[in-house]
Amino acid sequence: MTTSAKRLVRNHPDELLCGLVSISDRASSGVYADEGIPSLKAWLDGALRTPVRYVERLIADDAPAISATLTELCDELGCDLILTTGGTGPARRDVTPEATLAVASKEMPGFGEQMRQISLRFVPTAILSRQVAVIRERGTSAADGAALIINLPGQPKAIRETLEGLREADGKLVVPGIFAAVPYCIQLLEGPYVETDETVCKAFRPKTAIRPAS
Ligand SMILES: Nc1ncnc2c1ncn2[C@@H]1O[C@H](COP(=O)(O)OP(=O)(O)OP(=O)(O)O)[C@@H](O)[C@H]1O
Ligand SMILES: Nc1nc2c(c(=O)[nH]1)N[C@H]1C(S)=C(S)[C@@H](COP(=O)(O)O)O[C@H]1N2
Repeated sequence: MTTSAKRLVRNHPDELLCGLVSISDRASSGVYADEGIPSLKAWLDGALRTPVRYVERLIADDAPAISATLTELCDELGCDLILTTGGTGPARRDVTPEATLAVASKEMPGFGEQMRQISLRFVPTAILSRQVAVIRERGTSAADGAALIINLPGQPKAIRETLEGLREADGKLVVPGIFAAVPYCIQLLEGPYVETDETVCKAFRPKTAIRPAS
């Protein structure tokens, strides 16, 4: 596979290259200000203890544009993780899951299942979110790398809810958020070693996969 001229080069071996894609007809056309990308960044900045670089895209609910954006962020820029927000519901214009599956090498159904479990504790309409997660391989060999792509719902507050999970008033975690599984998934894809602030989100790894502190 030939490397794209746009390919990002890590400033540090542990730097996470993270695509953030807000999918909203109204935010992308200026009817309201986009809150999707600021919410994603605010949560990730508070949760990550290892370096991260963001690439941001604000686009309309248009399936070819969504697939093209995901392909660009994965194949051309080399993102390890791509989070989308919006367009997962049942409305006619909601096509994010279809556009994500169209670029998938492998489906990761556990993320969508867990997000709906979490979100049902917040809103009964969580059942209406068709969010999916997939892995997209950049090429045919492991050295080409891969991206984990996860759809989140469009409500800005749903971003923290699904990534972090549900807590009791005293802060005790009742339902773990999906981000707990993201660092190990990226590690299995031979991406960077991502570490989190355990008070925000404890990343789960089997003992054998934990890197000794240097
Ligand atoms: N990017 C965004 N910025 C701010 N608020 C948003 C954004 N996306 C969604 N919302 C809010 O969450 C609600 C549900 O999100 P959903 O993705 O279903 O949007 P929608 O109703 O299809 O409209 P649109 O795609 O034009 O944002 C929206 O009606 C809006 O109030
Ligand atoms: N955590 C959480 N999940 C949620 C919601 C929410 O407010 N919080 N809204 C639900 C609603 S009302 C819809 S229609 C679906 C799809 O939303 P989307 O089209 O904005 O992606 O997500 C659902 N999931």
